[in-house]
Parts: sequence; structure tokens; C-alpha cells
Amino acid sequence: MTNKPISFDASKPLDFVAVGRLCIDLNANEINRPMEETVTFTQYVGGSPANICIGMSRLGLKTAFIGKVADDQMGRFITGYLEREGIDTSGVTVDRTGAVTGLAFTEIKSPTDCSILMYRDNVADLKLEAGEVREELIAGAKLLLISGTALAKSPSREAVFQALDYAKRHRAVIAFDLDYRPYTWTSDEETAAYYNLAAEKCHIIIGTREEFDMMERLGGNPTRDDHITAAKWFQHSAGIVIIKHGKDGSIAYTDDGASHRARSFPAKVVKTFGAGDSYAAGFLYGLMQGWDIPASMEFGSAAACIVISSHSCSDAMPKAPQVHDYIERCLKGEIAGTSS
Ligand SMILES: Nc1ncnc2c1ncn2[C@@H]1O[C@H](COP(=O)(O)OP(=O)(O)O)[C@@H](O)[C@H]1O
Ligand SMILES: O=C(O)C[C@@H](O)[C@H](O)C(=O)COP(=O)(O)O
Repeated sequence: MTNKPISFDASKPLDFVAVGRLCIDLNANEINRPMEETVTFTQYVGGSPANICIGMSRLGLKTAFIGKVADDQMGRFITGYLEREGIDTSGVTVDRTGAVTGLAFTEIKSPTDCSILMYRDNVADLKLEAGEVREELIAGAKLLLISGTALAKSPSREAVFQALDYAKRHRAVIAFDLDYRPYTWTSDEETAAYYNLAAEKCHIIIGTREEFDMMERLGGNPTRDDHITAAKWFQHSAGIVIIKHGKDGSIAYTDDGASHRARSFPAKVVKTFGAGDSYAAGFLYGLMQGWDIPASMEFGSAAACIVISSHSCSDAMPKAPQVHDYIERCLKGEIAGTSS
């Protein structure tokens, strides 16, 4: 399926380890109205890599997380939730500098008009140090996931590169969810430079068209051609590059010259965020089951529909039978999407 084989070492005890941000989502309870008119929010664990890790754990994989939380009630809420989900938190350290938990307030004006208001000054997740990345967790894992936001600042940036080095040393497959959050970065040039440096080391790269556009500001792809985007990464470590297009589906390119297009399934959309994280969890899970790329994309696309039809991201991550059932019901025409 790829020239650079993506093979998961079955002798390793852990399926999946994610490194990066552990945060809080505060999702508006009064939906379909602006934030100015919202008075109550529900607290969930958030942060893209946390959501993906929770998704993988719900799907039945053995998972661990490497990150840093604030020394406060929110930090303990996050760690407690991960533990109850069966995620190994021995790689989650606690900040002692007075840093705070990153917050994402979500505004759900309509199913298609959603935005996020981030509070990310002095956040604990970006304080993770390279020396705190536990080599044995990565050595024991089949798959490492990194996410781009952790590259925004030191020392978290160096921690990600340390994790990448360990993964290479211990032959873990590396997936990169680009997870580009502009408000975390200060300069476009710096953003593109670090994203590109990290992406060169990764075997599977997943991002939206806009995220790849941000990386390509350093080199020409004026027509925003997905094929040109993917081809660049095959000159480095990547065997699979996935470019996501929201409701229009996604396309996976492999380094043997093939491409696979996945349509999205119908969904009764409550809000759009969480689609990418659940898609990544479903897709990576499929690959780890030994499924081919189209089957893995289909599973990711259905997992995304389940999450965007729910109020939360992390808490709505489905179990495998729910996803299979969703696909079956779509194929039978039992699920109609929203018109938007
Ligand atoms: N409105 C939608 N209806 C059905 N599926 C969707 C919708 N939006 C996203 N998806 C699914 O989720 C996947 C990832 O969504 P996308 O919006 O591209 O990523 P992100 O959330 O990272 O921006 C898509 O490829 C598609 O399968
Ligand atoms: O990543 C964050 O900090 C916020 C997430 O927890 C949030 O729920 C979200 O935006 C998910 O993003 P997506 O899956 O890329 O849509």
C-alpha cells in the first residue's frame, strides 16, 4: 500500500502514545446563539491530541499521554478523566511554576458557524520539557502522535522533537495531526519553519487544506493542489498524507502514487469542531487493525459524524461498534444529514 511500509510492531505493549496539549473545552450549553448571549458552559477535557488519545482509548487501544497540566483543579480534572478512560498518565507531569490550564470557550451560533475563544496565556501544556518526555513510553508504543500546537513555544517545542527522536530510535510509527491554531503562534515564518521541520520526520501527516497552505508559504504551490502538497512529503519520511476538506470529505495520497478519496457521511450536525480529532482517531485505529486506507478513512469519517452530532469532542468519542453501526445505517439510508 505504500513504498515506505507503515508497520506497527506487534511486540510492543502499548498501541498509542500522544504528546502535547491537555486543555479544557467549555462548550456553550445555549447553542445556536452568539457567545454574548451564552451564560452556561459544560466542561470537557479538550486539546486536539487529548481528544485523539481519548478516541483511541474508546476504540479499545492501549494508550498513554505525555504532557503537562497545571497544578490546580482543572489540571486534576484532566488527569482524573484520562485515568478513568484507561489512559496511562505516567507521562503527564504537573507544572510547578504557576502556569494555568488552557481554556477553549466554544461559540455555537449555528451548526456551520462555530468558533473558539481561546485563553492560552502562560499555559501549562507549553511548559513540557524535553527531559520530561519518558523514553520508555515511546519505546513501548507502536504509534506516536504529535500535534502542531505543541511546537509553538519552548520548552514544549523541544519536547516534541525529543519525542520524535525517541520514536525514530525505537521504530515507532509517527503520525502528525497539524492542528494549526493561529493564536498560539507569533509569526507566520516561524510557524511554517517548525511545522516543516517536524513534518519531515513523520510517516503519516493529516491536515486540512488551510493547514497545508500555511506550511507551503515557504515554497510554491500557488494553485493549492493537494497532489503537489502530498508529493513534497514523500521525499522525506511520509508514506501517507491526508488532506481534509470538511463536509467535502478527504483525500489520502500514498507514496506509491495512489490516492483515495473519502466522501463524508450525512450527519445531524450540532457543531463542527471535533471533526478532525475524531477522524484522526478513527483513521489511525483502522490502520492499526490492518485495514486498507479506504476502509480506515471511512471509519474516520463516520467517527467524525458521531462527534459533530454531539455536544462535546472528547466525551462524544465513539466506541468501535457505534462507528460500524453508523456506517451501516448510512448505507441503508437511515441517516439523513442536515441541509447545511
Ligand atoms: N459537516 C460535515 N458533515 C459530515 N462530515 C463532516 C462534516 N465536517 C467534517 N466532516 C468529516 O470530518 C472530517 C474532518 O473534518 P475537517 O472539518 O476537514 O477537519 P477539522 O475539524 O480538523 O477542520 C472530514 O473529512 C469529514 O469526513
Ligand atoms: O484543540 C483544542 O484546544 C480545542 C479542542 O478540544 C476542540 O474541541 C476542537 O476545536 C477540536 O478541533 P477539531 O477536531 O480540529 O475540529
